[in-house]
Amino acid sequence: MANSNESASHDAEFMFRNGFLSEVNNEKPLGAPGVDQIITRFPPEPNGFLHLGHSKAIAINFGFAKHHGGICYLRYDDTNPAKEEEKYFTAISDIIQWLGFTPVKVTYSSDYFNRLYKLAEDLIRRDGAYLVNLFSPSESEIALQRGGGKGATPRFACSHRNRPIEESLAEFRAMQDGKYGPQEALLRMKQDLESENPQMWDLTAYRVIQPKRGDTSKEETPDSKAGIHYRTGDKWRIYPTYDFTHCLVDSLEGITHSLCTTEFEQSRTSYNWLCDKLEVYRPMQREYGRLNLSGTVLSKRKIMNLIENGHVRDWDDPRLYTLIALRRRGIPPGALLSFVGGLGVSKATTTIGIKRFEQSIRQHLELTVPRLMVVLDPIPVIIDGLPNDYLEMVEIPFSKDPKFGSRHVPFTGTVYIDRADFRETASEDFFRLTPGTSVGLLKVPFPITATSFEKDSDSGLVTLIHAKYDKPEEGTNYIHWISDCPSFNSPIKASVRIHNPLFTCDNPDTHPSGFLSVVNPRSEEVFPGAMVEIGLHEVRRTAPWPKSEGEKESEDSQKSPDCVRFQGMRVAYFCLDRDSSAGSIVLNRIVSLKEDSKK
Ligand SMILES: Nc1ncnc2c1ncn2[C@@H]1O[C@H](COP(=O)(O)OP(=O)(O)OP(=O)(O)O)[C@@H](O)[C@H]1O
Ligand SMILES: NC(=O)CC[C@H](N)C(=O)O
Repeated sequence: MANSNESASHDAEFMFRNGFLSEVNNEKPLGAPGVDQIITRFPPEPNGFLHLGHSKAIAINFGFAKHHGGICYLRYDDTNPAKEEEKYFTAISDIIQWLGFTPVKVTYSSDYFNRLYKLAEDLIRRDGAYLVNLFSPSESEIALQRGGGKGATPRFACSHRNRPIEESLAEFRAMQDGKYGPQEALLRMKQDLESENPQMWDLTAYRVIQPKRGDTSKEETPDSKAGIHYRTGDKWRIYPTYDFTHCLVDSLEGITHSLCTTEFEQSRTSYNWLCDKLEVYRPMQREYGRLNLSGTVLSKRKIMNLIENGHVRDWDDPRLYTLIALRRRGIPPGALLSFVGGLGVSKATTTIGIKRFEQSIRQHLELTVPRLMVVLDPIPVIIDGLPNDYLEMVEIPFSKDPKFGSRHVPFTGTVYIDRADFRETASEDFFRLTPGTSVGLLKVPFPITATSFEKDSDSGLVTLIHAKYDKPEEGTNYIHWISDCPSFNSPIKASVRIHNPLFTCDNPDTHPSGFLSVVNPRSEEVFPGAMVEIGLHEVRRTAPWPKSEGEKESEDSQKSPDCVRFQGMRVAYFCLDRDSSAGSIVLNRIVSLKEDSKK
């Protein structure tokens, strides 16, 4: 894995030319009959926000098609109105755009409800499905027919399996007409009970979601709301299942390669069975390994729990690994894609720790973002001996790379330095400012030497340092600083949010005491009185750094704050948070400068 990472991390196309995806292409390098290009789809269910794992599915589906000169659709797999909401449709589309992909077409499984209904009738006519009235065989009996818990008992056929085709047809129509309520009738596929594959044990094709016609007791219940589809309203009382819908919509759309994760491997048999039974075009389904992340939780239910318990603010809280959270945290879309690309694609599940993820982001940021001075916990230093109106403009490059350019910042007789850069007494292991020792201020011609300091008697904290402007010395260490210079509106005041891991262990998902018991109480530290140098204005004006594909799209409209990202020299990587307003800046720490060995 290590070797392939080396090559892959610098080459976004690596994963399409090698391994699993190149084999998939070798198997079927052409389009559907009469179609000369590859067509893929990314098919999320609009029932939640996408997470880091989904970026792999997005990169694979959009990237594979693009690599081979084909096209990719975004398809909302919206067959369960009870769980789907408009906000998810919008968020999914925005985040795909942010990642730099533009679907050639946006489609919905619900676009095909009419055709799916006709195909279901056709399937019944072909003796490939039968209607089950659940008054007699209850749902638990269906489970028994399928062999009980994990096939513990012998499987047996439902008593309705061989009912006359015309009867099933009439009952299926009655099902849509409202004769049955939820759990009162099902359309089941007539597959192969002898097969070893549970996905062939007469899967459900259609179920009732709306209350039965005339059932006034259910009219205002959550159940009745569940039957109202975001796009088709109350037109459908019955809804097709994933197993019935996915392969047929793939077929109707002429999808050539239906790429999904390995938990659908067994479903491939029913996918093929249904297309063949109906004699429709059969796309090729192939399965790759999921991308899982350790050290955090991705499940919707668990994230909801974290929000409800106040551990995080919302779905886009930068401590989470939803894609909207990673975006808000300032992770560049290009960094995310190169992380995913670097992992390669195979059938094996990839489980990555958050440290490795952060290391990959750090490497990307190091080469791509400008550097500014940020002081988290400022102490003023009065440089005695400089005139009150002393002002010198100091030129500081934005990066080691000269193409980033430079900016000028004011240097005056009062500067702010970070509390961590001063100690009251000198010691051998401390190379910054102490009384009697000198330290350089980045790019300022002469070092300063502390002469005295003042403390707050209650808190014991140093409140002011006096220093003298000294002669240059060999080998001086340099610290960052920000001048007090009201005529340049320096410093810029900021509130800085430092995000630490949300959990204190690597396995919150499986922790014996539950994931809520290992929430890190210090997952967010806030520095409300932080300061940023005025170079921030230029970084804001010229963002995004780097100019990445997805972010370019949104430039005409309002620039998204998260693309204003920079390295706070000697501190961490930061981006602007959307809680910032004209007069108040809020920054998020994207990642630290180095891996924190304490974690
Ligand atoms: N962790 C993951 N790694 C790679 N691909 C994933 C991952 N999770 C989901 N996908 C893929 O993304 C596509 C759309 O997913 P959808 O939103 O329907 O997934 P899901 O399985 O319900 O996700 P989850 O339950 O994790 O929120 C599917 O093809 C699915 O296989
Ligand atoms: N075949 C697939 O890609 C599965 C997509 C489907 N929306 C799901 O349940 O995850």
